[in-house]
Amino acid sequence: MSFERVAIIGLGLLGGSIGLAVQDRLPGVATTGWDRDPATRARAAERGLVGTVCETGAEAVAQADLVIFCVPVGAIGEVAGELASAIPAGAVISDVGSSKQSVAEALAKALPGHTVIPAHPVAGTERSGPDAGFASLFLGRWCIVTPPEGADAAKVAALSAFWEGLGAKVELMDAQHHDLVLAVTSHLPHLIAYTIVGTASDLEGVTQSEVIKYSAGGFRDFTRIAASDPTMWRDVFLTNKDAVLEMLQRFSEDLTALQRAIRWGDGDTLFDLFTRTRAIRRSIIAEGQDDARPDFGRSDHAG
Ligand SMILES: NC(=O)c1ccc[n+]([C@@H]2O[C@H](COP(=O)([O-])OP(=O)(O)OC[C@H]3O[C@@H](n4cnc5c(N)ncnc54)[C@H](O)[C@@H]3O)[C@@H](O)[C@H]2O)c1
Ligand SMILES: O=C(O)C(=O)C[C@]1(C(=O)O)C=C[C@@H](O)C=C1
Repeated sequence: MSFERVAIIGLGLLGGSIGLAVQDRLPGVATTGWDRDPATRARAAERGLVGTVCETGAEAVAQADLVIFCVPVGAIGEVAGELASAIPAGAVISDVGSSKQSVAEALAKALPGHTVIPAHPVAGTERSGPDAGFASLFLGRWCIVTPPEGADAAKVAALSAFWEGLGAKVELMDAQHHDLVLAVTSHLPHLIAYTIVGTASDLEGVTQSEVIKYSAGGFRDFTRIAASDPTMWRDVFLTNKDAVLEMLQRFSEDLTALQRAIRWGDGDTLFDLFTRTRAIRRSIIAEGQDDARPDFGRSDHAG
C-alpha cells in the first residue's frame, strides 16, 4: 500500500517542509493542510505549502489516508481529539513530535480504534512558522518511526516508504528508547544552550550589547540553538521529563568532574576528554552527516 492523500495539521517548519517535499518529490500524492492560526493559513496558501489549505481541520482530514500532526507535542492529543470524528476510519495517524512516548499515549487515547504510528524526523532548524519550511529539509536525515507493539506491518512499511520518498533514511525504534537517545542527542543540548545564553545575559556587568558584540565564536552557535521555538521546547521537556532528568543528572556529574580537574590543575583529564570529543566530531563529518544538512533555513552554519 502507499498513501495518496496526506493531511498535514500544523503548517509551521515541519508541516510546511513536509507539504513542500511531497509536492516536490511525490507529485502523485495530494496534500491538504490546516493550522489553527488564520495568518499562518494565509501565508501557507501564498507559499503553496500544501495543495489545498483548508479553513477547518475537519475539511483537511476528511479524505485523507495519512494524517500527520505537526503541532507542538503538548497540543497533539487535544487537536487529535477535536478532529476524531472527521478522520476516516482507515487513515493512518502519525506525527513528527520530538518526544514519542507521551505522544503515542495521547494519540491512542484521542483516537481509539485508529492505526497510530508515531514518527520523528530528526531534522530541523531554530526557525518556526509558515516561512520556515523548505522542501529539502529531510534529505539524508534520519526519520525514526516508533510503531506500537502489534502495529500492522504493511502500514509501518507504507509510512517508512513515505519518509524515504521525502529523502529521509528510516529507522524503526521503540518509543521509550527513542526518548532516551534523543534526550542526550537533542534535548539536553537545547537545555544547555538555553541555560548558557540565559546565564550570559543575566551576568552583572555583561550587557545585552556585549553579549551580541562578542558572540562571534562558540557562543554564537549556542545562541542559534537557544533561538528555537519556546512553545515547542517547553512541551518537549515536559513530555520527556524522566529521560531528560536522567541525562541531566549524568551531565551534572561529568561537569562536576571537570570542575574538579580545573580546580586541581589536572590537565590530563581535560586534554583526554577534549581529544575524545574532537574525534567524535571528526567521525560525524567523515560519515557525511554534517554535509547532508542543507545550508538553507539556517541563519548560521556551525563549521
Ligand atoms: N523545529 C524542529 O527543529 C523540529 C524538528 C523535528 C520535529 N519537530 C516537532 O515538530 C512539531 C512542530 O514543530 P515546528 O518546528 O514545525 O513548529 P512551528 O511552530 O513552526 O509550527 C507549529 C504550528 O502548529 C500550529 N499549531 C499549534 N497548536 C495547534 C493546534 N492545536 N491546532 C492546529 N495547529 C496548531 C501553530 O500555529 C504553528 O503554525 C513539534 O511537535 C516538534 O517537536 C520540530
Ligand atoms: O538543528 C537544529 O536547529 C535542531 O535543533 C534540530 C533538532 C535537533 O536537535 O537535532 C531539534 C529538534 C528535533 O526534534 C529534531 C532536530
